[in-house]
This record gives sequence, C-alpha cells and structure tokens, in this order.
Amino acid sequence: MNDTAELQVREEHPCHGGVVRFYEHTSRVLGLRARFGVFLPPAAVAGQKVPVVYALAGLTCTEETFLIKSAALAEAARLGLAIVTPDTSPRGAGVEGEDKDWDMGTGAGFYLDATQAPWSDHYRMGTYITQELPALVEAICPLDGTRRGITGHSMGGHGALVHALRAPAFWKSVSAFAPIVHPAAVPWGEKALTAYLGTEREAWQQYDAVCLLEAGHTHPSTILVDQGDADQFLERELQPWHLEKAAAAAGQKLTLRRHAGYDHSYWFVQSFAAEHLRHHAQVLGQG
Ligand SMILES: N[C@@H](CCC(=O)N[C@@H](CSC=O)C(=O)NCC(=O)O)C(=O)O
Repeated sequence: MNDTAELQVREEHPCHGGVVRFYEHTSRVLGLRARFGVFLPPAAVAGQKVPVVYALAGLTCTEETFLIKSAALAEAARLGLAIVTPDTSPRGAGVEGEDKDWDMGTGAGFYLDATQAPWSDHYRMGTYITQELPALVEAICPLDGTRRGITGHSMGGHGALVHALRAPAFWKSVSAFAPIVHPAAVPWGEKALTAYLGTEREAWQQYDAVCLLEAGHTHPSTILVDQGDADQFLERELQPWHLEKAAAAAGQKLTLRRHAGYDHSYWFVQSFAAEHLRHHAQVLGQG
C-alpha cells in the first residue's frame, strides 16, 4: 500500500527537458519523515510511463548527491530513463551516537533492516528501498515498475548488488560504482553490521553480495561494475577481487572494469555514469 499522506514536494526544477523533484513524506517503515529525489525524463513529463533506475548513494550522502554530482541526467533524458534517489539512512532517529561517525548511523544505513536495539526501531532502509519507496513513487510518478533497475556508489553499490541478487525479478538490471562487495570482511562492514545486526555473522550474509553469490544467488543479467585503481578505499574497504572470484564460481555474468588513475569521488562516478545508464536502458529495453 502506498501512503501519500503528508507527501510534500520540497523542490522542483526543470532539467534537460524533464524535471527534478525532491519529496518528503512520512515513512511508516522508518517511523520518521524521509526524503527522496526523482528525475523524470521529457517522455514522463509528457505522461508516458518510463523505465526507472534507483540510484543508491554512499556514506555521508543524501537523496540529492547522485542527482547533482553524477552528471547523468542529460543521458537519462536522452534515454528516457527516470532516476529515483533515496536518502542513505533515517534522519533524526535519536539513536545515541548516530551522528558520531560518518561510517555508521546517520548517512550510513547500509540499505539493511537493523535487528539490534536501539537501531532496529528506525534503521530499516532495506524494506524502505525495496517496498515502501517503490510503492509510493511508482504510484505518484509515471514509472514502469516492470522495468526497474538499481545502481549505487560505494555503500550504495553494496545496496544495489545485495538487493538485485536477493530479488532479481524485482530489480531487472544492476550496476555499481566502486561498491563495497564483501562488507562482512572489511572494516566498514564489520563495524556497521555488528551494530545493526549483532555479532552472529550468519545474519550478515543476507546483506553481503559475495556471501549471496557463494550461497547460489545470481542475477539473470550482466552486472556492470566500475572501479578506479587509485581509489583510496580500494584495498581496505572495497576489494573487488572477492566479487570477481564469487561471480566466476557462481556463473554470474559480471563486467568488472578497472580504471587507471581514478579515485573514489564523484569525478569518477560521473566519468562512467552515462555508460551505466546505457547498460540499464539496454537490459530494460529502452533507449
Ligand atoms: N567524509 C569522509 C569521506 C566520505 C566519502 O568519501 N564518502 C563517499 C562514499 S564512501 C562509501 O560509501 C561519498 O560518496 N562522498 C560524497 C561525495 O560527494 O564525494 C572522509 O572524510 O574521508
């Protein structure tokens, strides 16, 4: 059920013949007010139902980051693709310490449903991005829910890989920029998953792309991943070789491209964002 109660359009801007909108609503899943962004291409503004790519941002980001910094909207307009951008965590949950570190809590929800108090009351970004947000935004905007893809950067790439592998019929296309592929094995993930999910590491596997592949989860389309080799988080937090190995063992089609000299920033993301949208458009049968 989508709930348009208390839905507010905070901003609206014409953009590349389409429109960018930032919304705020009362999320039943998060139990808080939540914000998200939408880019509608010209065809959608004209009333045509269009395919949609959900773009998940990384640590410290908001619903604005990808839309503003990916420089992808001209290509989205050309392809006739809508883009939806959730926030990266609940805000104002009142959890002690949630604003202390940038890699856990506010801006660091890891797109999962926390099971451990005090996080479990509001840190439910997994259900939010897979159920509540699609039901709402695909009811209020001309979006074709049968042609839905997911992408993301860093922690957002983790979210895109995990949720596409968990629900390949829901997310028809998937890509990622410098994703955290094996959070169960790297410091960022160990810190957040311990807090959100507890110390029983079996509970972490449902939110770890490498573990999901090792457990036999695959996606019918090719997963596109881009990674800079000058990425400051590459060795410690990202470790794409684990994804390469697990995908090969699982028979998962993966295009993993490494780029000399590129770092972790949105200057890297925007360098390859148009190609990612073309990848989604091809899989979704658009453009
Ligand atoms: N504040 C941190 C840097 C945090 C950072 O680099 N965040 C990345 C995502 S990291 C994994 O999800 C990001 O997307 N930042 C937003 C941006 O506009 O670049 C520090 O001080 O190192």
